[in-house]
Amino acid sequence: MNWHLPAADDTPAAEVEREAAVWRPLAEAARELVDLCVMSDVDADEVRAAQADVEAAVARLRKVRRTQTLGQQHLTGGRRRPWGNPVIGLRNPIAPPLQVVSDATGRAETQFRCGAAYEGPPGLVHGGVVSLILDQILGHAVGAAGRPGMTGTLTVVYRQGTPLGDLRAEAWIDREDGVKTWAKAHMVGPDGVTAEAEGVFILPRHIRERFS
Ligand SMILES: CC(C)(COP(=O)(O)OP(=O)(O)OC[C@H]1O[C@@H](n2cnc3c(N)ncnc32)[C@H](O)[C@@H]1OP(=O)(O)O)[C@@H](O)C(=O)NCCC(=O)NCCSC(=O)Cc1ccccc1
Repeated sequence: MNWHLPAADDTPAAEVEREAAVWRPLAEAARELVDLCVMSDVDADEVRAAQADVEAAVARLRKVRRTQTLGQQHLTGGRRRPWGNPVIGLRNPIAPPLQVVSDATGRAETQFRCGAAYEGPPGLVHGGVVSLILDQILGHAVGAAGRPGMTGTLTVVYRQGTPLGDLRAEAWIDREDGVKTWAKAHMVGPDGVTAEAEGVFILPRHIRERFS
């Protein structure tokens, strides 16, 4: 049984690209700002001057605030524009962001970089961030196979510390049983697999019932 959810967002592709071209550079600048908040070593006067600049930018953006989140507007029935997602969202400075490649067999893969803003133990990626990324790529695997769902149970085994820097993650479908889909994933650093995950994904009953 597969569920191919319709996309709720029918905005023309050219309009989507125009909006992306406006918002992507802001998020990229904000990502560098986040990195420099933890990595810059300028003197106190420079820090205070930068703070004033940031506050001026915040005052501009605050002029008009959305009434719905990006997910509420664009993801209610599909996954066309996950721009606010904290792992892949092009408008979200918290997101590294990951570019995930997936196929209908339920395989998903991504290469990405985790900088100093994601540090947990010295020089290593925070375990919660590792888990966040693995959960996300597991979601891509099940979604690509037509078995989208919410994570019901997520199990993560940390094999070795995940060093900050260039990383890779892969996910694949393991098995299906009725409404449940099990997928597995791992993260790979320069010294091999750093963490493994298994997730059980379930499309919530109220959505399943729309398809039955
Ligand atoms: C949807 C569900 C997990 C299950 O509700 P319902 O549909 O009403 O379940 P129902 O009672 O009809 O049972 C059906 C079958 O499932 C079984 N089963 C039930 N529960 C569990 C379980 N926990 N774990 C394992 N199995 C469970 C149950 O025994 C039964 O099995 P059976 O057929 O008898 O063999 C609900 O509890 C929920 O929404 N939880 C919050 C989820 C949430 O917030 N997740 C985090 C946000 S998602 C995210 O961030 C990741 C992401 C990122 C990007 C992209 C995509 C994803």
